Amino acid sequence: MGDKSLFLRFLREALSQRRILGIAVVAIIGSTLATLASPYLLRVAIDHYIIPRKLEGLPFIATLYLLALVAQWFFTTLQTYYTEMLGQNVLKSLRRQLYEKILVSNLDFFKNRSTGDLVSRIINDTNMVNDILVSGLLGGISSILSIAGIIAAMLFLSPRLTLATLLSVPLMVVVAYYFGGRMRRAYRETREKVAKISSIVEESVSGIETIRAFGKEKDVEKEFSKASLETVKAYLRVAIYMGLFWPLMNITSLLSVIIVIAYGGYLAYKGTVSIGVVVAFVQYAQRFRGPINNVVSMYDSLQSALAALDRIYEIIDDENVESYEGIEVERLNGEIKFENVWFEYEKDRPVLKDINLDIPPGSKIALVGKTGAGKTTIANLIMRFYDPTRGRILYDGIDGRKISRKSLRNRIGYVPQETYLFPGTIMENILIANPGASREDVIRVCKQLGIHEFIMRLPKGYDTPAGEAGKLLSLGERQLIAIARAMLKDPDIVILDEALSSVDPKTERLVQEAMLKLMEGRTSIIIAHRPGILRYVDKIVVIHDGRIAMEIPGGREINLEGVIRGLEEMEV
Ligand SMILES: Nc1ncnc2c1ncn2[C@@H]1O[C@H](COP(=O)(O)OP(=O)(O)OP(=O)(O)O)[C@@H](O)[C@H]1O
Repeated sequence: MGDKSLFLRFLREALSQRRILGIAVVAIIGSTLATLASPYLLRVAIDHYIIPRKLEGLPFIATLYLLALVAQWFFTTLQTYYTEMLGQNVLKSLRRQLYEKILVSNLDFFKNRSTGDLVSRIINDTNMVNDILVSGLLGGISSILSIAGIIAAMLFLSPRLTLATLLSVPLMVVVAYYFGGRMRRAYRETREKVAKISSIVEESVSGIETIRAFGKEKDVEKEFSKASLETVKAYLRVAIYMGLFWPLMNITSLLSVIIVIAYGGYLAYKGTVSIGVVVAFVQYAQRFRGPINNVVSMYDSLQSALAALDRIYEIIDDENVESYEGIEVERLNGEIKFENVWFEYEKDRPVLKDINLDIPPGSKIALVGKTGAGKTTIANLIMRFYDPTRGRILYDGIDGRKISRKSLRNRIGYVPQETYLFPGTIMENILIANPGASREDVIRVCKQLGIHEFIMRLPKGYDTPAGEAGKLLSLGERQLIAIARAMLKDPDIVILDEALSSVDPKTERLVQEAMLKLMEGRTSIIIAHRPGILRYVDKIVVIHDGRIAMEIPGGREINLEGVIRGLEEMEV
């Protein structure tokens, strides 16, 4: 998107907060006028009352001066508060849109995006937009108004002296642009360096086992020290530019005061301007500094804010979303039929090739095949995480594409290989499957599955925190939680992905028994990695290189490895 259309789109969003924006603008105008008033009042006090010795008017002028100060304080507070409110509202709305997008996006959306990148867009980019496009822009408007107001007031008092005073403004702009720009860039660099440190820490904590196993402690330490040192250097650069920048801005601003005193003094001596005007000019000249710096820095940061906005809209506009439209199914008989199903994750690289598979209601099939054969992909298609590239999948005779994804998934119990446990207790982790269920329901289901005793042996039983339990529980034990989750849904179809890595024999038995309980009376698709479960299925479907290589009646254990080896040899 071009910068202009990007900005206009953002402006439309910001303008929807009309009331808040209105108050902020009124506050900006009020504070600008109040700031302009005090030097003018000083001029009136000197020229009309102090020099002509009309002291009786002074209390009145002093009161007006005080009122101007109070108004300045009031409007500035109002401006700060409402600018922040506007900014926070815009921020909230952008963050909501981004987060909602993540929740409704399909799996293609996540394929090329890292968690860090998404987090950074939701946190940092939105913050940048708030700082620069909302606070910065309103601050910029306020500064432009101030500059225009000061020039108008000075022109009104003395056009000649105004021109002389403005002589130092170009110098101020150069200082603000050159040193201010460097200072801001150095600041940006500190933020990047700090982010680098935090990412190193994050990665080393998540990968601590790998680091230990490969004896990489020294290397990550070195990387950390390097990032740490670079952060120090970046901060020192900020200190240097800050040390140079503000004093230089002060000096250029004082330069205009010197011009006012010299030239204004001369004009006053000649009687062209009054003493009060010279004093007012001294004050006005000093008020240029802040606004000029603001406007210059605004221009400077706009580019990075627009880049942040671009990154935000890129996510909001991503078209890889899941639609939840379609027929709402209350219950399914559980018949699943694959008709000439082809599927590819990436164009022209089919992962499933012409799959035809009949799964009658209540039947149990096992999918077997070597790693990468396409078993999980079949499960993904049944869950409608993806739709077939060609062909169709029918549920009770209805094309899956016509059924609402949400209602379909509601009827499917999915037990993945690796169970994700959310922060919260074991109880809460099981309850997410069915928020309408009670504690008693969960306990009943766990008893049915034969895992109640196992949960009761955990430190706090059902109330053991999952964060703790996540580490405490083995892969197989976590799968038990997933089976309970699926069972609580009382689904019509279950998809079970057996844990790949070795599970201790006792847990394996528990898992298998729980799986069999969950499968009872339900259409079941098991991605089997061990022969044990094959005794309990009606049909074994061997997948090889994205195709159904053979279908074998179930009810017996077969030598899985032998079958796969046989297929490979046939290929050769
Ligand atoms: N999101 C994806 N994007 C691109 N290719 C993918 C994606 N997911 C899987 N694949 C590829 O699709 C093929 C089938 O993968 P799938 O996960 O279905 O195999 P699998 O039989 O379940 O293997 P495993 O037993 O190891 O889980 C593999 O070649 C895999 O690399």
